[in-house]
Amino acid sequence: MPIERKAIEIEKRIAAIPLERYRNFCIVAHIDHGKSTLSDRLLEHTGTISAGDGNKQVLDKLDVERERGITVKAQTCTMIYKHKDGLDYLLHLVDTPGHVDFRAEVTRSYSSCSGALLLVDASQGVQAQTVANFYLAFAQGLSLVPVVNKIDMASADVPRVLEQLETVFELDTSTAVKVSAKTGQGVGEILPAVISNIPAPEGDPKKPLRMLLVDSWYDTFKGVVLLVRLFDGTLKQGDKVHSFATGNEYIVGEVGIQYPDGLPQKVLRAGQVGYVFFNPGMKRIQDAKLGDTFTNVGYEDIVKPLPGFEEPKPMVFVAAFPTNQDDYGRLADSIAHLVLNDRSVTLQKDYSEALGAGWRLGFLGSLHCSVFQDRLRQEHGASIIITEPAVPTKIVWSTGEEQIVTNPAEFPDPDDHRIRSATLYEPFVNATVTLPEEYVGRCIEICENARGVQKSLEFFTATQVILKYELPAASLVDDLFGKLKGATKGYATLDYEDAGWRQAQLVKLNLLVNKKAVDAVARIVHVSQVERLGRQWVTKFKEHVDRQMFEVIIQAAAGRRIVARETIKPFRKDVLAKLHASDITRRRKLLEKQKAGRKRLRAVGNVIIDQSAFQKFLSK
Ligand SMILES: Nc1nc2c(ncn2[C@@H]2O[C@H](COP(=O)(O)OP(=O)(O)OP(=O)(O)O)[C@@H](O)[C@H]2O)c(=O)[nH]1
Repeated sequence: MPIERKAIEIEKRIAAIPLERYRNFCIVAHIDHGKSTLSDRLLEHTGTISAGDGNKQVLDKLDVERERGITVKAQTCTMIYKHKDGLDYLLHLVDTPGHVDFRAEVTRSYSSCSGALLLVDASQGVQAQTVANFYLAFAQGLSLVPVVNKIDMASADVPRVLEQLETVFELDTSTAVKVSAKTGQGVGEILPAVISNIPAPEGDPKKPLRMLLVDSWYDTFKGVVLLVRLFDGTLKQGDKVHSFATGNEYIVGEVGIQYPDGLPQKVLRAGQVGYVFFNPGMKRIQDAKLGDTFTNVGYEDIVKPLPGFEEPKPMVFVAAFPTNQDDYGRLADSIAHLVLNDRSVTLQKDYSEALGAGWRLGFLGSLHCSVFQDRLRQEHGASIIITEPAVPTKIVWSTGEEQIVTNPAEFPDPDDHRIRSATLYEPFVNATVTLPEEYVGRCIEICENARGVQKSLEFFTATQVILKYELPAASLVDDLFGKLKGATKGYATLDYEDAGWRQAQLVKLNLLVNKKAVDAVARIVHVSQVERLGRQWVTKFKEHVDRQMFEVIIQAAAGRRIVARETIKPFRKDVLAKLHASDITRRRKLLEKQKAGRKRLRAVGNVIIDQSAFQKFLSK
C-alpha cells in the first residue's frame, strides 16, 4: 500500500479511538531475556509488520545493536489492536535499552508509560537487571504484568521463575503470562493482559499542549527529530511551540507515529507517543534537551512543565588518534557523525605528543564506550588508535576549589607542590550481582580485590544469591564483569548505579621511554595497582618497540618513583651514545634519516616508535 494511503487509513482508525482505549507500556527485562524478539512478535500480532518479515528485531535500529544483540537507543512503536470486545485499542510500545549505562534513557522511557511487561527468561530466572529495572519501574508507579519467556526451552523452569517473582518482588503471579517469543506460543495472551492490567494514560486533548521530549535523533533528510509523549493538548503542522528548557520557539513541520518507521499524521493527541520535527528545523541536537517540556506559544506562563531529567554525565573517557595524521579530516567527519546520533557522547579536541592531534570522548559507562569503540574500529580499522578507557578524578584543592580531571595530561605534576595538600576522589558505583551460590566465594574475592565494600548478601532462592557491593567505577573499565563471568561459568549478572565520589589515594602512572613520558598512555590509578600495572606496561611495551641504534629504557613511574623497568638493547653499536649531548643536530640528522620513507613513525624523546606499536600496546 502506498505510504500516503496507509497514513490516511491509520489516521482514520486512530481518530476513532478514545483516550480510555490507549495503553502505553514498555518491557522491563534483563539483557537477552528476549525483549526485542517479543516486541517483534507483538508488532506482527497487531499487523504492524507482516509475519514474513521474520526475526528482524525491528526496534533495534542501529547496526551495532543488531550485531551485538543489545539495544542502545530507546525506540518506540505504535500498534492498533483489535481486542476481543471488537474495539480498536491504540498501543504504544516503548522500547528501553537493556544495559545499565543507559539508565537515563530507561527512566525517560518509563515515564512515558503507565505500565510494563516484566519479562523473565524461564531458564535463567530473575537477574541483576531484572532487579534494578524492576525497582526503577516500581518507583515510577508502573503497573506490572509478569511474562515468563522462552518456555519452549528444555531448561525452562516456569514454577521456579514464578516463585522468584513472588519472593523478590512480592508480585501476584496468578496473572503471569507464559510465552515463547520464538515460536509465538502464548503471545496472543499478552495484549489482553495489557488491556486489563495497565491503566489508560491520563490527559486532556482540549487543554493547552504539555509535551515531554523523550528521545531525539538526527535524520539526514528531516534534521533533528524528537520523540515526544503528549500529556495534554494536540500537536499538528504549523503549531507554534515553546521549549521550557531553552526558551526557544519552533513551528511544527511534521508530526507522525513510529509504525514501526515514521508515518506522517495530521495530528497527535494527548496520550500519544509520536515524533515531531520543526520547520525551520532545530539547528543543534543539543537544543533537544531530553526531559524538556513544550507547550503552545503564549501558554508558557500558564502551563506547568513536567519534571525534567538530569543530564547524564560522562563517566568513562578515551582518547582517539588517527594512525596517520593525514586521516585527521576523514576521522573528524566520521566521529562527528557518530556523535550526532548519540547525544550522550561528549567530544573535545585533544593533542598528544606521541600520537598527534586527536579527540577525547566521554561516555556514560564502559559498555557505552565499548559499543562506540567498536563502531569506530569497524569503520576505520588500523587507521585509528584508541587509548584505554579511564574514569574521571576529582581534585579538591586546599583552597576548597574543585576540579574534575578527565584527561591524565591535566593531572598535576608530582613536582606541583599544591597536589600534596589536595584531596583526591574517584567515582564509585553501587553494584548488584546475581550468581549461583556455589561461586559466591570466588566472586567475593574478585570484588574485594577490586577494592569493593560488601553491602549485603541475600539468597533469593535456595541456590541464587544477590550480592551488593560498593565498588570503584574504575573496576568496571578494568573488566570486573568479565572476571565475574569467568569465575561463574558465565552465570554472574551485574548491574550498577552511580554512588558518587569517594576519597582515594590516587597517583598518575606514566610510561617513560628514555625518561620521556608517553602522554597518551598515562593513567590515574589507585596506589594499590601501581606495581602490577607498571610491570605489565613495561613488559608489554617492550614487545612492540623495535630495537634502535641505541639503548632504550622503558620505565613505569608513579609520580617520581620508578616502579618497573625494561631495557631494549641496541641492535648494533650505539652510534648516538658516543655523540656529545650538545651534538643535537647530528643526532637529529641520524634520526631523520632513519625516519625518511616511514610515514607512520613518531618520536617519543629520541626514540622512534612505529604507530602500530601503540596500537598493539593499547589493544587488549
Ligand atoms: N528458545 C528461545 N529463544 C528466545 C526466545 N525469545 C528470545 N530468544 C532468543 O534469546 C536471545 C535474546 O533475545 P533478544 O530478543 O535479542 O533479547 P533482548 O532482551 O532484546 O536483548 P537486548 O536488546 O540486548 O536487551 C536471541 O538469541 C533470541 O533468539 C524464546 O522464546 N525461546
